[in-house]
Amino acid sequence: MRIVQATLTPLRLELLQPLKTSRGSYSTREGFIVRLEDEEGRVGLGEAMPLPEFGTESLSVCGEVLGAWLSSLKGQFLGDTVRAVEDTLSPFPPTVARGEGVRIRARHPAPPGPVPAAEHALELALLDLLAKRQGVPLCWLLAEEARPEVLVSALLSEENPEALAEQARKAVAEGYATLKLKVAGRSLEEDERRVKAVREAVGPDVKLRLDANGGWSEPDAKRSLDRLGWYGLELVEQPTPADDLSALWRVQRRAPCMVAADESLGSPETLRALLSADPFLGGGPAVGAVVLKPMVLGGLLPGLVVAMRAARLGMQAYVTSSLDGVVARAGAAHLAAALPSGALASGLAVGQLFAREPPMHPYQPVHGRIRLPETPGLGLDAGVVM
Ligand SMILES: O=C(O)CCC(=O)c1ccccc1C(=O)O
Ligand SMILES: [Mg+2]
Repeated sequence: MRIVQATLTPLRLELLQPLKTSRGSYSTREGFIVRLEDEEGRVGLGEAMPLPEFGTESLSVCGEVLGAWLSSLKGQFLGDTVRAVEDTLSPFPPTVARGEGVRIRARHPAPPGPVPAAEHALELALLDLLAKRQGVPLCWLLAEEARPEVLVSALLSEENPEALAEQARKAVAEGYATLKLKVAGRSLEEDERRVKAVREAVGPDVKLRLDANGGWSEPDAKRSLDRLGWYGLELVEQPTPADDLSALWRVQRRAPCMVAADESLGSPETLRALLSADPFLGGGPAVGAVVLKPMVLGGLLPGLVVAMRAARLGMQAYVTSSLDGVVARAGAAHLAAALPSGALASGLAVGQLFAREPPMHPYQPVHGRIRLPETPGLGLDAGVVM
């Protein structure tokens, strides 16, 4: 394919109300849409929505790097293969001349640190374009046996127990079978009232997952999970701080539910340790599951690699957005469809948190699921998302 146009457009998403986590709250998200056009007028879309708290680059570094990459991509040819997409993003110098990718990174000075959001945006735009050229949904490039639809969890964003219970009832009425709520950053008594209100509102059959965003100390996590486990939990995301895998391992050993590592995947060192069956962690997997945020991991292909390696160690994996726009959530849904297992719901129902979510798009969950469009690529129209 030949890239005849490559443009970068700023994207700013306002939340209807701030989403509170134990590590601060989000009220706006800022990033970029990447738009690539080939010689036949086909368009590929990608999105960067940096999340520096999870180890991505800042918005300004992301914009500079993408601007430089896109200007050197313009006018270039690359092969019509996933390999060519990987080659184009490879940070390694082209020691073996394969001639498939463009190796844009080799043409620029290395950025000051990891730039996963920029990688994500360019990879997604190239994969979207490649899938369109091949006339297949994007997930088919990731896995031949990709599933046609993915389960999605609802994110309960309210603070007080009554409002949370109401939000939970509504989500279940809409068809969600998995609910997620943020905990920690407040007293255990308050969190217990919140969790109890949700469980009493929805009954015993709905799956309830918690997300502490690393906000508990190890003793806090043990005390909190002993208490909150009483209400029946599917899993808890990142109970303890990201960089202490041995604490996470100990918490998992005695927790009443599965522990999922999330922020721990944000640093290359911790991610490597998590995926290396470290004898320090007793040889076995540190936790039951890993959370795949494509924006943090640098794209869908790295996300798939992490999922495969996790599966080999006995860890499950599920995908969540990082409060991204429609384009990145669409890519995340395609990754979810290609994972080894689709048992754990993906955290992709965040559209209703935004003030100006496009009213109609195929990635709006229906009855707690996203059915992937059968149209080529992501199946998104640039006019709808910008
Ligand atoms: O899982 C979801 O439904 C939404 C994703 C989410 O909670 C999130 C959004 C932005 C930043 C961090 C997180 C997180 O999972 O910790
Ligand atoms: Mg999380």
